[in-house]
Amino acid sequence: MTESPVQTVLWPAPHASGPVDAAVTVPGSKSVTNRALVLASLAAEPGWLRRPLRSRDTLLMAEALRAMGVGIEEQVSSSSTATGGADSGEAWRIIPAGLHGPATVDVGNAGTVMRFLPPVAALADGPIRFDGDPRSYERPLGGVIDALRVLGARIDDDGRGALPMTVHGGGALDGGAVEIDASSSSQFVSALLLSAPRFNQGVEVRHVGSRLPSMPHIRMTVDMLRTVGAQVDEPETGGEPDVWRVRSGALLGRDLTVEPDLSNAQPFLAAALVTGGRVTVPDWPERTTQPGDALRQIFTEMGGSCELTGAGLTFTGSGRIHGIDVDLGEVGELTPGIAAVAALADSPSTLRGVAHLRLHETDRLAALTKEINELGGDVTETEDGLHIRPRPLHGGVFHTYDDHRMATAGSVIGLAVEGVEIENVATTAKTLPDFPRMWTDMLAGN
Ligand SMILES: O=C(O)C1=C[C@@H](OP(=O)(O)O)[C@@H](O)[C@H](O)C1
Ligand SMILES: C=C(OP(=O)(O)O)C(=O)O
Repeated sequence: MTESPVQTVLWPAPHASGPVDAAVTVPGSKSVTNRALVLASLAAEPGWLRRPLRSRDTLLMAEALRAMGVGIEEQVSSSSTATGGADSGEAWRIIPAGLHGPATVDVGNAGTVMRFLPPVAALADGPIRFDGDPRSYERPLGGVIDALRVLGARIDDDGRGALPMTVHGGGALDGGAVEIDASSSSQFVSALLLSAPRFNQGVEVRHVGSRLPSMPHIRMTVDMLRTVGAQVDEPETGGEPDVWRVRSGALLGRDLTVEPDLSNAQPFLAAALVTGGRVTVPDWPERTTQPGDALRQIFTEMGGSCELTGAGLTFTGSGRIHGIDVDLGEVGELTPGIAAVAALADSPSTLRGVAHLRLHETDRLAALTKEINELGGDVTETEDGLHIRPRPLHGGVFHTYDDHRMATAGSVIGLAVEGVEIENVATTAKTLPDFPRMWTDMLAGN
C-alpha cells in the first residue's frame, strides 16, 4: 500500500471581489488520456497522443504501461506554437511492445488505472502486482476480477474483490462471453471493452445489475475503440440492451489530440455562475462524449447562459443562482461542483442517481454533507443523492479527503464566502495539478 503523505496545509480560498472575467485554458481530459494510453499500448503500430493530461492519474497510467514494456516517449511536436495554450504542443509517442511481467503497478487512487489495467496485465507474460493508496483497497474491483477469471485469467487476491492483487498474465487471454454487475462503476464495462480486441475471441459483456452509471464514459470507450479500428456492437446503435460486443482484431496506431477536460472546466464555469461573471474555455469540443458537456444545460438551468463559438465556450452568470432537481447518474463526477453551486442558490436542490459516489475517491455524499454543513449549510443525504437547502454560509476549514473534486468544490464556495480554507488543495494534482495557479489567474482576469 502506498501511504498518502500527511497533509495539513490550509489554502485560503480566494474570495471574489466582483464578477470574474477570464479565459481559462483547461488541460486535457483524464478519461480520454488514459483510454488513449491503453489503446495505443495495445495497437499493432506506434501512435501519438497530443496535449495529453499530465496529472497524477495519467502519469500513473503511463508509468504502469512502461513497467509492462510499452515505450512512452516525450516529444515536442511541430504544432507546439501553432495551437497555443499552456499544455499544448507536447506529445507522447507511444510504442507498443510485447507486454511482460514481473512488474508492479501503483494505481494511486485512479479508478481508470485500477480497472483498465488488469485486463491489459492478463495479456502480459508474467505476474503483474497491483497496489495503490489506502482508498484503492476500498474501491470496487470485484466485477473486473470475476469477469477476467471467467475470460481465462489467473488472479491472486485476498478474496475481497479488491486491491491488492496479482494478475498472472499468460501472454494471451481467451475472452468470450461474460456477465457483469457494473452498477458500482461503469469503468468495469470500459475496462473489459478496451482490451477486448486483443482477446483471442474478443468479448461479449452483458451488464446484469440494477442500473449503470456514467453512460457517457462507456460511449467514450466505444467511440475511442472505433477510432482505432475496433469493431464494436453496442446497445445505442441497435444492439441488445446492456450488451456490448468487441471483435478480436489488430488496433491502429493513431495521432490523437486530447480534448480539454470538461469536468475540470466545471469550477471555472461555476465561478462565472457564482460571481455573475464570464468565463471562456477555449477548444470546447462541438461534439464530445465527455460528461462535462452536460454543464452547458445544468448550469444554464441554475441561472447562467452559454454560447459556443470559435473562441470556445463562454459561460455567463446572471447574478442569480437557482436550485435544481436533477438525476446526475450519467454525470456523477460533476456532483461535487454542482452541490457547491447549489449551496449558494436562491432555492433548494435535489441531486439524485448518484449512490455510487459513496465509493469514489471518498464517500462524496457524506463528505459534501459534512463540509457544507460545517460552513453553516443545510444538506442531507438521501438514499441516492443529496438535498441541499441554501443557508447563509460562513468561513471555516473545508476538508477534502484526498478528493480533487472536493478541493475544487470548496474553492467555488470560497468565491462567495469569506474565510474558507481548503485542506490539502494539492490533492487536485490527481487530475489538475495547476489548479491553485489557474484559480488565482482567473480571478486576476488573466
Ligand atoms: O471511465 C472513466 O473515465 C470514468 C468513469 C466514471 O466512473 P464511475 O462509473 O465509477 O462513476 C467517472 O466517475 C470517472 O471519473 C471517470
Ligand atoms: C471518480 C473519479 O475518478 P476515478 O477515475 O478515480 O474513478 C473522478 O475523477 O471524479
